[in-house]
Amino acid sequence: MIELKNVCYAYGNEIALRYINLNIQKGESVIIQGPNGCGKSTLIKILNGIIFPMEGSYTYEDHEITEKALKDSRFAKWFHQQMGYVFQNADTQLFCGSVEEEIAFGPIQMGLSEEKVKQRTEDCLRLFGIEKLRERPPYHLSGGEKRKVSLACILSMNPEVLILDEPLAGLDESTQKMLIDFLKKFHAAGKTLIIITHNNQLAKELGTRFIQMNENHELTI
Ligand SMILES: Nc1ncnc2c1ncn2[C@@H]1O[C@H](COP(=O)(O)OP(=O)(O)OP(=O)(O)O)[C@@H](O)[C@H]1O
Repeated sequence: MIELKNVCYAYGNEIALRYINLNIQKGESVIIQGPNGCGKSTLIKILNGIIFPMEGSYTYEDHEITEKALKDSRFAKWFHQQMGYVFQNADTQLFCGSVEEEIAFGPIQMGLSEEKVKQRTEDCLRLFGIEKLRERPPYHLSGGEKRKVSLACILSMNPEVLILDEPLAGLDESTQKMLIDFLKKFHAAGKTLIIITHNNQLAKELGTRFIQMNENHELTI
């Protein structure tokens, strides 16, 4: 499903990824771990088509993901619906006037009927217990509330692959438990999970495969 071949990336002179080779099959739950600055977030930005390999290639479902390929708006729309990415910093993801609009935005962009949009929005509000926040502007919410809203926004699009960067950060205990239960169900439904985490307990509970990166910006497993 996902294939990286000899992928390299650098920010100016700062090397972030060195010759990464990685295959991920549909339905895997992949945990990515490694020291600060080793390149985990960069790898995830490549998987999500935010940045592109400087050397090597990235293929998703037999389509090479390049800047040029994503200029085709139909292809880009399909790709971004397949791949749900929850940012570590929720502020970069929230831009609508109310929580309800924010969650409905993805399903509307997908061209779903008004009824389906409403249903998905309600399901996601309920899933995260944030019904009472529905009319609030997202930028006035607390950090944990913002995180719940940004997760709800991605899940409302029902992606095939869910990419999460430290998913439990900033969430209270009951929300963490709810999210772990949800992710287990998501995985049991045959979907693919890719998770960056330093949380070994979470890694153990959810991972079916463990990928380690080192300080030299390489994959070691
Ligand atoms: N925008 C940028 N400009 C310059 N260098 C960057 C930029 N973003 C990341 N880097 C550098 O690229 C390397 C990889 O960064 P990346 O954020 O991918 O690491 P990470 O493994 O996700 O780290 P962390 O665990 O601390 O979140 C680091 O050396 C970092 O300093």
